[in-house]
Amino acid sequence: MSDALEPIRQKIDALDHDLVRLLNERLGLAAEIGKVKRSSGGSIYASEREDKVLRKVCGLNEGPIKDEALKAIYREIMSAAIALEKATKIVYLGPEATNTHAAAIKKFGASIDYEGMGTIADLFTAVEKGEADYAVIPIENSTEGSVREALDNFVESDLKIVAQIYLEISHSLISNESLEGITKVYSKDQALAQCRHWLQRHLPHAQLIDASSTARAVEIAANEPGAAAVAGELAAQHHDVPVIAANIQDKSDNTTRFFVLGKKPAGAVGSGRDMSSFLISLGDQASSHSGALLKMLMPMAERGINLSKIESRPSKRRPWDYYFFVDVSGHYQDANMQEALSELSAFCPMVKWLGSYPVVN
Ligand SMILES: C=C(O[C@@H]1C=C(C(=O)O)C=C[C@H]1O)C(=O)O
Repeated sequence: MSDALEPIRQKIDALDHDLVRLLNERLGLAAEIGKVKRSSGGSIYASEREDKVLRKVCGLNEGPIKDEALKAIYREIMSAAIALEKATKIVYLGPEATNTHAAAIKKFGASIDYEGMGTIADLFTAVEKGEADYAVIPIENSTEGSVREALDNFVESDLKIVAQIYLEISHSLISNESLEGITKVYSKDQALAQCRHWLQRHLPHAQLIDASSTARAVEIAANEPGAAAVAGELAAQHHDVPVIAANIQDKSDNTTRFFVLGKKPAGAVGSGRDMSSFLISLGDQASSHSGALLKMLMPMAERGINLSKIESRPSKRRPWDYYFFVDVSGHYQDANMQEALSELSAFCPMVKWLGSYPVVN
């Protein structure tokens, strides 16, 4: 058998030789790009460029490699490129092995430095102060809705959303006990809510206890007799606690959307592949003028800018005064977007651009 394998393996060896040389040639060019960016103050991570690179290589692909595999390989190539351009630090909502950590790794790969932090406010502060280059924050979940703390932090901050990440969330029941021995289940409130029916059916008498994160819940479950945690498999592996039941979430299409925040805005991809987020306040008009909310949406709608999300949050300045968070199609620099924004600014006391970023990862 080895006789038959040998000549084929020799060809593979020769290709690996070329691949390593080509990869290093590519990384050398990234290092040159890094120099230019560092001297001009440009952003090291460029989500719009990565989007174009991934689409280009998938376009070139004639198989047999699947696009998903090619993208995973390129994720790591670009991760190494970023690290070579500048030692890059990403902060995420910690502790280690949370879903936000998993989302950060999915986007930035293995060559980057990561650090978990306790609150979403801490993440904003770390990037604002230059202690980290980018932050990854959870923004909304397909079953539980928006993460309010994330929205509220945008009011005071000048950070820009530079990319978004979608991660399918699958929860496991994690414990050193068997199912019969579990009397308490720890997790983050949103995760407990996402598994409500499963927990009612299989652990009707267990006490459900809120923890600061899913990973923290696993840490507690690792040490407390009778305790279990609801968390992702990354956390189970990280703390070396067995998975008792996998995929216990009530809906199988449970997805969380995350934002990547940085100091400098992302450029445009073009070809209808950009999205933008804004924070808009109507001031007193919201309660005193009929149709004020409709008026707020018209400048964009009239120009074919598609609204994909609108969310209101109390301004905390006066009762019944709101901020509106909107997600729309297109980039901030697009001509029709600029027109819509100047029309909006004429009657809205606040129209704040939160960032523009590629549609999907
Ligand atoms: C090399 C660059 O920097 C980073 C690495 C990229 C790559 O390896 O292709 C693409 C975008 C940036 O995140 C670049 O901006 O072109």
